[in-house]
Amino acid sequence: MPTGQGETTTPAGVTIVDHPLVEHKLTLLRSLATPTGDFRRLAREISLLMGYEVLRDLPLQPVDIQTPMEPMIARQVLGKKLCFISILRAGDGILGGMIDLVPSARIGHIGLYRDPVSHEPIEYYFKVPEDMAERLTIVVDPMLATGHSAAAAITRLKRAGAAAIKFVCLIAAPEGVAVLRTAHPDVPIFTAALDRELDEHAYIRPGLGDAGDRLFGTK
Ligand SMILES: O=P(O)(O)OC[C@H]1O[C@H](OP(=O)(O)OP(=O)(O)O)[C@H](O)[C@@H]1O
Ligand SMILES: O=c1cc[nH]c(=O)[nH]1
Ligand SMILES: [Mg+2]
Repeated sequence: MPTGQGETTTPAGVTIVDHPLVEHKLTLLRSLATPTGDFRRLAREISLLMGYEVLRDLPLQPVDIQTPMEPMIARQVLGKKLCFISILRAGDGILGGMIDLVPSARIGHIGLYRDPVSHEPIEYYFKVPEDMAERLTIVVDPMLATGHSAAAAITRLKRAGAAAIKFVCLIAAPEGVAVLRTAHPDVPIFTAALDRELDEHAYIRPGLGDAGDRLFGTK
């Protein structure tokens, strides 16, 4: 039985978040037997678990607080310095878990769909916060297949001023990793799995199928 694992060594710039809970939930997510409601819940739960790793180096600011015992200078995250960008539609499936972690983060959306023949991304929406240059930007999309959607989204974000960017997905294909790393070598990739390959329709194998359709029950 194939495991679906592609390369045995992790490419530079890629972090595979391989916590047992992430792998377990990803197994359920991949399964054809998992219905829409469970798929949506699992995607959100995995993104929350991944967020813990992705946000590990989040800067902390000192804050004066009073405990029941005495005053102290503690440290807290300044959420408004963080911006999550969801690549619509499927990005919204892993946005919720991230927002649960940092509710005060700013949020932007980039609408992209893959042309069914050329597989090239077509943009239909773009709305991000102002002052992107001042924010750590986390771009989320469950699938990194050819890598063209992620690369186009990040090019667009850089044009809007974003400088410190990370990309988070659930499943990446080696082809997508190579394209994104070549286009944007400064952008680290976080994924729950690096799968074997793309098929002739540019779908990830073994993958999980069409993430958007499974999240929203559109097929
Ligand atoms: O790496 P790529 O080859 O560009 O493919 C990945 C893209 O494909 C999917 O979106 P899709 O085009 O299906 O749009 P949807 O989210 O609206 O379903 C996925 O969510 C990515 O955005
Ligand atoms: O396998 C794939 C590839 C692109 N988009 C998806 O939703 N799934
Ligand atoms: Mg889709």
